[in-house]
Amino acid sequence: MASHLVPAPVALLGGGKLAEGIIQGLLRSGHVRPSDLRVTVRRSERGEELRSRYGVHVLMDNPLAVRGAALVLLVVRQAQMRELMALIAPALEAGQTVVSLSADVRLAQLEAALPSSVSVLRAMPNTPVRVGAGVTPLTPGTRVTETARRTTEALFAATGRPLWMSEEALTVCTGVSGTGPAYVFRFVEALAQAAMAHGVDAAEAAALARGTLIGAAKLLAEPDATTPRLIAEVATPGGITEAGLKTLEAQGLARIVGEAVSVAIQRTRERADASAAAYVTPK
Ligand SMILES: NC(=O)C1=CN([C@@H]2O[C@H](COP(=O)(O)OP(=O)(O)OC[C@H]3O[C@@H](n4cnc5c(N)ncnc54)[C@H](OP(=O)(O)O)[C@@H]3O)[C@@H](O)[C@H]2O)C=CC1
Ligand SMILES: O=C(O)[C@@H]1CCC=N1
Repeated sequence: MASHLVPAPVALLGGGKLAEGIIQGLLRSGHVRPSDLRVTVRRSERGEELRSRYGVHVLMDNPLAVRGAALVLLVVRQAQMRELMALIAPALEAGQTVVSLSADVRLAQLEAALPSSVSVLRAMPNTPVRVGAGVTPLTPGTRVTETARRTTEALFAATGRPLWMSEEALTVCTGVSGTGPAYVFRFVEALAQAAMAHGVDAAEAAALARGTLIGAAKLLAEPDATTPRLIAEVATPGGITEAGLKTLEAQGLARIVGEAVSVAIQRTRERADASAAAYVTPK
């Protein structure tokens, strides 16, 4: 076990869906032991679920959870972030690292709400972190130490691929890779619905669509895979796939995907603006 790669203990504040995925990804990586992880919840039944599934430390006390933590991850929703930061701010020790996974609270608000002696970063993982295949854009705050960078990168390297970028680029990624798994799963549903429309029964349609996505993803994961080559392997010139692809393009596939991504980015910005406005202290 190479536990030196990821710092310990890691405190995940907010044991919801994303936090559970990260716990699963970290444990399957072999770089983290259950005893290295502290998770906070606000409902004891949820705590019992996480404890029995993963053997992690579960707490209901956020300030206690951050004490001595090598890395603190904020994994609550936007509406809960301000209260959570106010709770932990007095408990944070100089030199600690806090990484916000919130899609819609900006660094400016995070740094204003947390002590200046801690390193603050943002991360935007996606759900494949659960199987070690996440892509996670990372953005450092204005007062981040080299150690904080390294430990944050190590954590997200254990669950897939970390990528450093600007905060503006991270916002764009929220609408591309953060949301992206849902778009892909919706495409699988549409493929199954199309099969059913042609008389395939529901179970077979689901198996065909799902199997096609999983198989295609494995081809894409091969070294040196490129999408033009993979498409050319399927589409015989003048043949059947080509006819289907032409229809996808004629019906505006690229435009539809582009619009979904633009709307998601816009929604991210609007929510971040609303959050920033709520953080302004009245004079
Ligand atoms: N899901 C995703 O794919 C992604 C999510 N994100 C971001 O991650 C964050 C969490 O999202 P997600 O996991 O989907 O949401 P969830 O609602 O599943 O998780 C949030 C969890 O935090 C718990 N919680 C709230 N307040 C506290 C508190 N004070 N102390 C301890 N626990 C608390 C909630 O408890 P309760 O169960 O009682 O409500 C809930 O379980 C969001 O900010 C989102 O923007 C970012 C990238 C991808
Ligand atoms: O849908 C959401 O708001 C979050 C952010 C990216 C993925 N899930």
